[in-house]
Amino acid sequence: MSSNETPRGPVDSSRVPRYAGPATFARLPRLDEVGRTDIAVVGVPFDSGVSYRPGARFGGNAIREASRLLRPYNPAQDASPFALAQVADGGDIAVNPFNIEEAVETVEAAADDLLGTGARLMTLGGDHTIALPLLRSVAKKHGPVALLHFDAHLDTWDTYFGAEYTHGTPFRRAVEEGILDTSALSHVGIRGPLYGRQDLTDDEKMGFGIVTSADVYRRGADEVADQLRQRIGDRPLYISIDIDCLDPAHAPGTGTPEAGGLTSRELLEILRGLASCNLVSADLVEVAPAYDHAEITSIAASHTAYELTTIMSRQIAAARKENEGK
Ligand SMILES: N=C(N)NCCCC(=O)O
Ligand SMILES: [Zn+2]
Ligand SMILES: [Zn+2]
Repeated sequence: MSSNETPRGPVDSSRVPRYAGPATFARLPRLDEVGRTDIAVVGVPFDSGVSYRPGARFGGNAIREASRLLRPYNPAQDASPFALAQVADGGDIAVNPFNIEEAVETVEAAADDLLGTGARLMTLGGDHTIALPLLRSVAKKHGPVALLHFDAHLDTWDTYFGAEYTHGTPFRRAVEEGILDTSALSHVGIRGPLYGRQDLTDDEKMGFGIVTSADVYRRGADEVADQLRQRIGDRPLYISIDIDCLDPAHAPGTGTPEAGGLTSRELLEILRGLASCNLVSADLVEVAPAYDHAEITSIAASHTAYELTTIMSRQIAAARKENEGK
């Protein structure tokens, strides 16, 4: 979008009832309807990397359905994200469900194409395996990025059944590949049983800091966000959100649920506290609608993606304004 073009926003829900028509994220136009976009919301229907319950391949479409109720103004960030920048639904990346290596390559190539147009990505999973190719692509563009990872799980394990590319291993691979800025790596929401104490030692050696779910409860969202912001500074930031960072009461529809998690309010508030960070792209993974009830999980996910796209669109608008002033 050039500076004098008005973004094409969502379908007007006062004219077309929100439950009518095919679902795109937040009822936004499809990418092929707008030509190019500042932020592409893209689905990755892939869940062949899971260690327990399958079903996250259906996550993206469940989030799109639940996002019909999102409205154009975000009071928590005092912004109308879809007016500040063009946001469009880029549809799904078609990946091979029978070949994880090939799927990982396909996601990386599709992300390269989208990032190459100048767009930022808001990816809807899919299982957590897809974070690796997305990070590879982002690092090609920005160099090693800061990573903020919301999850019950570390996802820095080595292999499962000898497989290197799984939903429990993306961030170890990313550190090995040198695509993360190891001075700014954080997990938030960690809890639950591990295989052994060594999991934590390995994770720390890779450079990760941990904010447990109990830390968030004790210290509060604002203090946690302040600490994270300081660690991230002005580095290019990638946020990866596994919906199982939330308590199963807030997100039952997921494949490896763990008790004692964040509330959706805590997650949204931490994200809002990071609005000044340089968020270059994000993913939201592990929504498995077959285990959901009354769209609890996909509604939480749709609001989470809304906060993330709001952060990105505010930054795009601010950068555009600064350029115009030059
Ligand atoms: N990324 C998610 N959701 N889970 C990883 C859990 C891996 C395990 O079963 O040990
Ligand atoms: Zn997880
Ligand atoms: Zn995960």
